[in-house]
Amino acid sequence: MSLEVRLEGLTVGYGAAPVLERTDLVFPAGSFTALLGPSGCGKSTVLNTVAGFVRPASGRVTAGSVPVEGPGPERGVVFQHYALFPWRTARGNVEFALKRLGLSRRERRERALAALAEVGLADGAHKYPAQLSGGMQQRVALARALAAEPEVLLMDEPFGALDALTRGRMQDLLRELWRRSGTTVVFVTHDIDEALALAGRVVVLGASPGRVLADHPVPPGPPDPDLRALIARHLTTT
Ligand SMILES: Nc1ncnc2c1ncn2[C@@H]1O[C@H](COP(=O)(O)OP(=O)(O)OP(=O)(O)O)[C@@H](O)[C@H]1O
Repeated sequence: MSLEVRLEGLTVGYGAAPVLERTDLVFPAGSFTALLGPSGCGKSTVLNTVAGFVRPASGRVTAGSVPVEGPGPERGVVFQHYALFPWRTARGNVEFALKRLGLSRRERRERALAALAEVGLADGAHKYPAQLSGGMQQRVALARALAAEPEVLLMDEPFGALDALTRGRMQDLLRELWRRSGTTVVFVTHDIDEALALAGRVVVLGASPGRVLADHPVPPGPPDPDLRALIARHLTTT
């Protein structure tokens, strides 16, 4: 299940100058989009506004034509820092995130175990975060987001803190999970190669104020060096 996400005339700021100004963007239901851009251009702001953590100054965000007015379980979020409770096991962390869904204790447990199995952590369900590697902790964070069966998955540099090998494995896992679930994914990254490996579309944002500079479909198959060079050029001219 998936929802279309639509940003219309979105202006967002934290102080005097807007970070995003009159930005329009549509993430079609079931699409996988990477957001690239220089540091500070507003990538996280786009994500946090869709998540409902940040209120726009003007314009609107809809998820499946329903206006976003705050966080909701149909929009899952995964950050770079996993933010797991150290005193709860992997299963406990996932179960806790399901509390607001009004499920029974048994349903929460079953869903948490199923989500942990989906990310390859069935054996680690009883472990505490301190007993898990960075990659495993990020799997728990992914399971926590997936267990609520979100229709939109918002990911803010989720693999940025992982070593190259673990990162590659997590990218493969995410692609596979996306293929199976068909969730709408918006993925913020600094890394062109990660964007091209994962997404079906790359949107480049420019800074001051943030706006869409380029919007490229990514053809399936091995990464296209010409497209890579073109996107790299957009990034250096921002
Ligand atoms: N909570 C906040 N309060 C004040 N200013 C903020 C807040 N969050 C972000 N900003 C500012 O808004 C601008 C955009 O930040 P944002 O985090 O969206 O950019 P980004 O493209 O995700 O950056 P990075 O790639 O470095 O993570 C920056 O100038 C940042 O300092």
